[in-house]
Amino acid sequence: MGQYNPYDNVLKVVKEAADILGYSDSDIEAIKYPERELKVAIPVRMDDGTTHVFEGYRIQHSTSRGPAKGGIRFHPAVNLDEVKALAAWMTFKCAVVNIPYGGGKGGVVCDPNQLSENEIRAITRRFTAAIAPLIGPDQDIPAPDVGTNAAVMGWMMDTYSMLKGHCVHGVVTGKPIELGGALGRNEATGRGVMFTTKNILKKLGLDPNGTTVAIQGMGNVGSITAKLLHKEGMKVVAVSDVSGGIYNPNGLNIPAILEYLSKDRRNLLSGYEEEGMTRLSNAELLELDVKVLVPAALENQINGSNADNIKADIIVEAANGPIAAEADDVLNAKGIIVVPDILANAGGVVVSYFEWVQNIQSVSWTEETVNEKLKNIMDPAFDAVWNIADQQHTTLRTGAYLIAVKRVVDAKKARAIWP
Ligand SMILES: NC(=O)C1=CN([C@@H]2O[C@H](COP(=O)(O)OP(=O)(O)OC[C@H]3O[C@@H](n4cnc5c(N)ncnc54)[C@H](O)[C@@H]3O)[C@@H](O)[C@H]2O)C=CC1
Ligand SMILES: O=C(O)CCC(=O)C(=O)O
Repeated sequence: MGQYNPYDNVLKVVKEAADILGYSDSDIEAIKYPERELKVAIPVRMDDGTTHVFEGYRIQHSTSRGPAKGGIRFHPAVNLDEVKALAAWMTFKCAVVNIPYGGGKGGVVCDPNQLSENEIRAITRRFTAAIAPLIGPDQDIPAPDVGTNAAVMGWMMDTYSMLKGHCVHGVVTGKPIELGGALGRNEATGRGVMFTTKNILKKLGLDPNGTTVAIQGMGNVGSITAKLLHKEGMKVVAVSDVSGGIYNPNGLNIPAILEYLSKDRRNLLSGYEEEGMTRLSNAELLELDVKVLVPAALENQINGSNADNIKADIIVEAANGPIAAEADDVLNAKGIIVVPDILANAGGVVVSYFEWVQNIQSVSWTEETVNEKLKNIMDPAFDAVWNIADQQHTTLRTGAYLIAVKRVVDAKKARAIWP
């Protein structure tokens, strides 16, 4: 087992799809290289009076199909290869759901759980100023990812607007509603995961009612997924966060868990109790015997060391890159169906697109309209991936990349990017 490099994982999957599509190495050469990689130093005066310099990145993998689009991650493990991979996944995610964007991603090496709100705001402002030459509504539009949220997007929008001398709503998405944020964006990724889960269950002739689910990660994506799957009648038996997991074979009390976590941003599951539950590690959660496993935390959670122990029948990738390429073949051989990240978690960027469209036109849609439009993109995208995978006898991941890589290469060819 070599050292995990998420960007190599992306290239491997792209190559597999390109081979099936009959592309030469030359056709996909340009896709292998991010268009722009910016590394910045972010000096911040901390609450205790000392100065700390944080490291940040913004990477634009592709702008062939439109402006770069993708989140900003605040996490201690952020690094160049991770941000490159996350940016590339955005390119293929936007392509598979056919919204007019390329892919980008950014991150700052920091641990928001160890920082005060003042320190997080200071990092955000300085980082935004440092990447300002690259971003803008027509160039590159950040959004929330791990460790960031609507408040951080509001500070980014304010900093960028101050630099421009006027209010620029469309520079980021996932903003507070008062600043032009879209109704439904906060729930959009989890809602897309819910639509996708229902779609795969339907294809397999399974009834969601009572179907067991385990969810790793209880942040924005994991918690909304838990809420919506629970609402759909599924039995969420295990959830986890960075502090570990909890398990109840009769189904956890999801509304009570969500209420507990929402009371304070620093609340963790390690402080939560309910009757009938037991504690388990993140590694144990992944290996539970459930129908559906939803990894909704970080990359590389299922890899060569644990793939053979996975017992779920279906994995819906709510996180980006939770399954390393080396694990895909093992899961496939075991007959485990994987709904890939670039499809399953695309709901967030789809509603970000809706937010940007509303900002540009200075209009606002109801939450009902947003949710309906989201479904109208997610369901056909799922069917398209399912159908191509069926026709080509591939996994759903390869199917998704067959659609996405073709769209990106077609755009490059139409622009004559190869002179
Ligand atoms: N926020 C969004 O709209 C989108 C997020 N994603 C992806 O979904 C995943 C989760 O993102 P968010 O929910 O936004 O982040 P978040 O910061 O809101 O939540 C992350 C969750 O993962 C947990 N976690 C962190 N390290 C962990 C570890 N080592 N083991 C287990 N759990 C751990 C945290 O405790 C937290 O519960 C990421 O892969 C992200 O890239 C994908 C599409 C859109
Ligand atoms: O909403 C967006 O623009 C991007 C969200 C994101 O970072 C992702 O889909 O991984």
